Amino acid sequence: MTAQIIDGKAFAQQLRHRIADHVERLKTEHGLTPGLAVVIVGEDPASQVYVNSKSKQTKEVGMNSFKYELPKDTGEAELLNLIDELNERDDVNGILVQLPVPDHIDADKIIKRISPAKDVDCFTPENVGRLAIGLPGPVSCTPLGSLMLLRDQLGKLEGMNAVIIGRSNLVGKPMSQLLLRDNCTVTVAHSRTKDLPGLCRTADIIVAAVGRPEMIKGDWIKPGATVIDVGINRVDAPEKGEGKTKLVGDVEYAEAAKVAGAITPVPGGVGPMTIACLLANTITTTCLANDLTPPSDLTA
Ligand SMILES: Nc1nc(=O)c2c([nH]1)NC[C@@H]1CN(c3ccc(C(=O)N[C@@H](CCC(=O)O)C(=O)O)cc3)C=[N+]21
Repeated sequence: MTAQIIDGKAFAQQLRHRIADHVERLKTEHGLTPGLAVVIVGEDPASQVYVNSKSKQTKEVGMNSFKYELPKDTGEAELLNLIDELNERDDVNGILVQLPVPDHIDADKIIKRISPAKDVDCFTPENVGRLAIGLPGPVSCTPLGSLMLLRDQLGKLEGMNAVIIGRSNLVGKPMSQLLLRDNCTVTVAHSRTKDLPGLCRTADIIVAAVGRPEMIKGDWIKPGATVIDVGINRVDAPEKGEGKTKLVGDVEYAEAAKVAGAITPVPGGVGPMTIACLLANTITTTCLANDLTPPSDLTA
């Protein structure tokens, strides 16, 4: 048996088409053009690549994109002022400050300053709480994208055993909330978990979000299970030539693909969904700010 490969790149493209339709409707029926502001501090090349692709996709779906590239020595107060300004602007419906920020800036303080109504990452305490109790609002992008792929693959998730590996605020915790809401039996594993391989073998759904290259081994996977690999790790690839690198996930892909029912590849799996869901959240916040019901196909 060999696993079905879950094509996150293709799914994300379809999702962006639906988002473009919603943007068009907001424009023609309500005179609204959603706008997303992306702020990056410093010149980390990987961050720049992500931010550029976010801006490009924002424009492609017909939204306004506002990009702020600030020098790495930008002061915390200056960044807070920019956020205040963006919070006030009617043409900005979403604000994303690319993480990580330089060490002299307190990321928690920055996140807290973003208006929850424009917090398209779902990082603010208000929105984390709303997600936990099931109120409408933006939903953490990577977990939302992962959930969409799981529902598309499996239909109803009810009653399934889901093991999430990793308990971060960005992925593991919000993912557990979403899978609980879909009536899975959820276990969140972490670095102190006993017998992780044995626990994984009980899982119908595995979500790997630890940030360690190929840590989850093929023989930890129950035959037929669905595997969502959130990890994006850049590693050396001497087989491609001296000094070359490649991206791998948190799952030992080649071995896992022999036993799993379905698996997301890296790249081309969850990553593209994360960006598409950022755009989905911008539609959601635009609707909520204008007393419109957010489209049900763009949220959890
Ligand atoms: N405020 C904030 N929100 C974020 O959502 C956020 C952030 N900061 N900081 C950095 C991380 C990382 N992240 C990724 C999104 C898409 C891909 C993605 O599309 N990856 C491609 C591969 C891209 C490549 O080749 O490098 C893929 O998996 O196919 C990767 C990583 C969002 N992040």
